[in-house]
Amino acid sequence: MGAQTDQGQKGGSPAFVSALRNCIASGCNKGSVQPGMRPDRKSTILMASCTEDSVGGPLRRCFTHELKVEPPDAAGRNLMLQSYLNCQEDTKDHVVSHAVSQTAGFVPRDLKALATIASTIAAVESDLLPQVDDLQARGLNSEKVLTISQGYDAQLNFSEVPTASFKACSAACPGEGEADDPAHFDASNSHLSARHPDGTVPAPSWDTGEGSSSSVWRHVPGMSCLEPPCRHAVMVGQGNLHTPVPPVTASLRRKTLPDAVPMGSSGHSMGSEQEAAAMGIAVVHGYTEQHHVDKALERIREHVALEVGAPKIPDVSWEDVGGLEEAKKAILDTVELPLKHRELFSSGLRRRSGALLYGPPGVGKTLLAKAIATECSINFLSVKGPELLNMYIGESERLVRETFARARRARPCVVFFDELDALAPSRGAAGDSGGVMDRVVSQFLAELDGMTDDNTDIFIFGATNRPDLIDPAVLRPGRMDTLVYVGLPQDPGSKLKVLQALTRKFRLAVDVDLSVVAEACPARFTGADLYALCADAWMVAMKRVIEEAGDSQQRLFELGELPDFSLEVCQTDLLDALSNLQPSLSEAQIEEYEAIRRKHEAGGG
Ligand SMILES: Nc1ncnc2c1ncn2[C@@H]1O[C@H](COP(=O)(O)OP(=O)(O)OP(=O)(O)O)[C@@H](O)[C@H]1O
Repeated sequence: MGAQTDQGQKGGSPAFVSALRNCIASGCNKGSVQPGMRPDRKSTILMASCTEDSVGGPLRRCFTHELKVEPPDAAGRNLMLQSYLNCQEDTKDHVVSHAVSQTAGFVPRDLKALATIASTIAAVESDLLPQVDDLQARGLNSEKVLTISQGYDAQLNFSEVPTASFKACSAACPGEGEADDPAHFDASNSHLSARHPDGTVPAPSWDTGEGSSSSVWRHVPGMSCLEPPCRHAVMVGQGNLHTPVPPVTASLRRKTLPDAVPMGSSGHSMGSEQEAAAMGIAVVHGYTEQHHVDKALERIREHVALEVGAPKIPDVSWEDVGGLEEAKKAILDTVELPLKHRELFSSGLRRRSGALLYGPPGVGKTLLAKAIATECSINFLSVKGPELLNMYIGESERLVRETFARARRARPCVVFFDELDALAPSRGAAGDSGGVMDRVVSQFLAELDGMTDDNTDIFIFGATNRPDLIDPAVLRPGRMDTLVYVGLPQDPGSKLKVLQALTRKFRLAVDVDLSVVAEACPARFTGADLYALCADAWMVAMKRVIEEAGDSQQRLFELGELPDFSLEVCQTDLLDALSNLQPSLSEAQIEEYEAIRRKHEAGGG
């Protein structure tokens, strides 16, 4: 309502904001009486906003206190997941701590969704969802079936119920003909998927809040099944009936199962299993294990990453990085030691917060940073320096602050600033009007200092081809004081290691000798050139197979259909590809990078 108008957002016209301010001021003033307010009471006005900066200054000044509600840290997530995840007692701690380590940056709603999906996967995998016949045989009324996992998000559960069982259930719902039920379900999918008659899939709603439950009904037409007088429920993943049910469940239950309330004698408690059975409610126990959490995370991560910009743990391992042993060791010392020996680093010593990787383009700097995040199982937040630069005054500084705030929410975390020279150039030399870049660099330095002071599990890595352009203050002790040179794989031995890493997932013919290929490569080849060589060789192999098949489309089709068919790359494919490749760097460029390296190693950076 009171958005900043200078950021081009909707709402917040000056007249509207001014009227709102007046209302707030008079509502807070002692003695004034607003319609609908009692004269003897002072009122408290609360305002909620997703981002503090989006509320304009005039409106913001009306409020005396600001309370920032951050996503939960590891301890908070642990508490929540302990209550949300439905595990066997003996494995619970292990599953919860695994889930905690994987959910940095998740807000409680995401954690709830995670628990719901995981427990539903558990129930579905263990084949616990009863079929209608089965329910009837057990004397349970199967006319209408409601699946709830901990009561949080009925829609998610619906998307998990096996088609067969749901089809049977919905067929059994009287009065739910084609006209009444605009959703139809894709029987070809092993999971249920709701679709509108025009074939579009309804937008997923992850919101499980009190107010949003009605929107869940709207989004999933099949949910008409839940409307009163539905009173028979199958509880999926509800291992413990004595678990207190959160308020949203109570409201959900009131909305959907009016006849079934009260279900327990003690407020929100669901009562005993026998009590549920007496009411015709079947209870399905689906205990969540670690692999259920992993599967649920896989599904939810993409959505969460889009929503909150949460960093991810990348899928790059040490084996994917060929050679670069020294750089690997320097980086491991920066990250692994403080993570493994927190006690030593908490004794007052300011630890190093990060390192600057420098060297020619395409030599594996980004790859190294990703591998360290995977290897230490920490989150990875990658930002390209120029991405943070914005033409609006103050916007770049805000983006820098926001990046570090995101990193704090996602700790333990590696923040990787690619092309750092664009974000933190030497101050006083930028030549920009009003020293805009200088302010950005100062903000960046302030945030870097904040990281080391906090002693938090955040590691800042920068990468650049031109360390000489970076403001020297960034490289001072306590900031990015470790400079790691990442160079070309110059000798055939290093090239061989890179080739081995790059062809790790290839199917190589028996005649392939990578050391011969490495010997034949020009000395100026970078890691990226070797990557291009492998990709080209694969293409050559592909063309060869197509040529060998001649006009026989049928043969190609058969090959593609073979379950274990994967293209075999031969030595000639590699050598053919090599003959068409030129190094991406010239002699002069390499000499330039070497000169920069010598200057830094001599301490003259
Ligand atoms: N040592 C290496 N081992 C395996 N692959 C490598 C290696 N070095 C580079 N590559 C390949 O080259 C690609 C590009 O590498 P990367 O993006 O890490 O280079 P960079 O040094 O960060 O480049 P830039 O400075 O242009 O950002 C990688 O995706 C990888 O496939």
